[in-house]
Amino acid sequence: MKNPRAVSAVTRRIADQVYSHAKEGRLVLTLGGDHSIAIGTIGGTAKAIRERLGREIAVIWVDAHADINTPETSGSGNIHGMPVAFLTGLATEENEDFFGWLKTDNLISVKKLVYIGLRDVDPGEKRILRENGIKAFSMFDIDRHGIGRVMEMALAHIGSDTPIHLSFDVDALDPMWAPSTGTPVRGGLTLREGDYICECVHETGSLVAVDLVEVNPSLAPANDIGAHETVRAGCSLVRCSLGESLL
Ligand SMILES: NC(=[NH2+])NCCC[C@H](N)C(=O)O
Ligand SMILES: [Mn+2]
Repeated sequence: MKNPRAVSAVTRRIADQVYSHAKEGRLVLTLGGDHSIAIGTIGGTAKAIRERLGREIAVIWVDAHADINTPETSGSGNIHGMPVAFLTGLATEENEDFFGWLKTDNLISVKKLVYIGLRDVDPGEKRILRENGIKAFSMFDIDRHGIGRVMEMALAHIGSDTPIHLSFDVDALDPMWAPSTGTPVRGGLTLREGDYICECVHETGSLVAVDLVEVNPSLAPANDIGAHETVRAGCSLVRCSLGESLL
């Protein structure tokens, strides 16, 4: 793992902050930053919603990548490729300085996790998804059924009246819409498909937290409009998740 001490310490503080807001019943919006921050945001809401409502949260993870490598399966050692493994308990560490601060209260169930937009999944991750029966809608499924039907199926899997944490990686969008991100992958969602996902999740009335991550304006050539476009796309996604509608 690269920089485990720093990432563990930062995500622990994020978890405390998100927990304290979600515990009061506030919807928590977190802007990132790489996707490792979801260890903190989801860890925080999972615990707060258990205490406040006695419920387990569902997570809708919109991303080109599954981010479910364990430290053992990861080829890069980047923790932003591992947050879901830590959050589901598939990766565990005893040491408090290496994510050992995550307790059962912070964890989520693989049954209440749904992926949308996948198209770059490592071999070890494919095995993890299969072995744990994790629901995943790749770009193939979106091409086949359309985003409308995919959202129906994703929300049906979660079940109605379940508190939802939406974790949206801007790299789920095609680089045409969001080029300024660390690990862009071609063949992604259109901006409208991304907005639609957020609109549908808002419409459930069950949203408790939103992450919008991997927006990195520094990753664009000077004088390029890519950084501006990426920020603009991110703002659109956030507004839709907060209830802005076209009419
Ligand atoms: N949040 C992200 N950008 N994740 C990309 C992960 C890429 C690759 N699967 C890895 O584990 O290194
Ligand atoms: Mn990600």
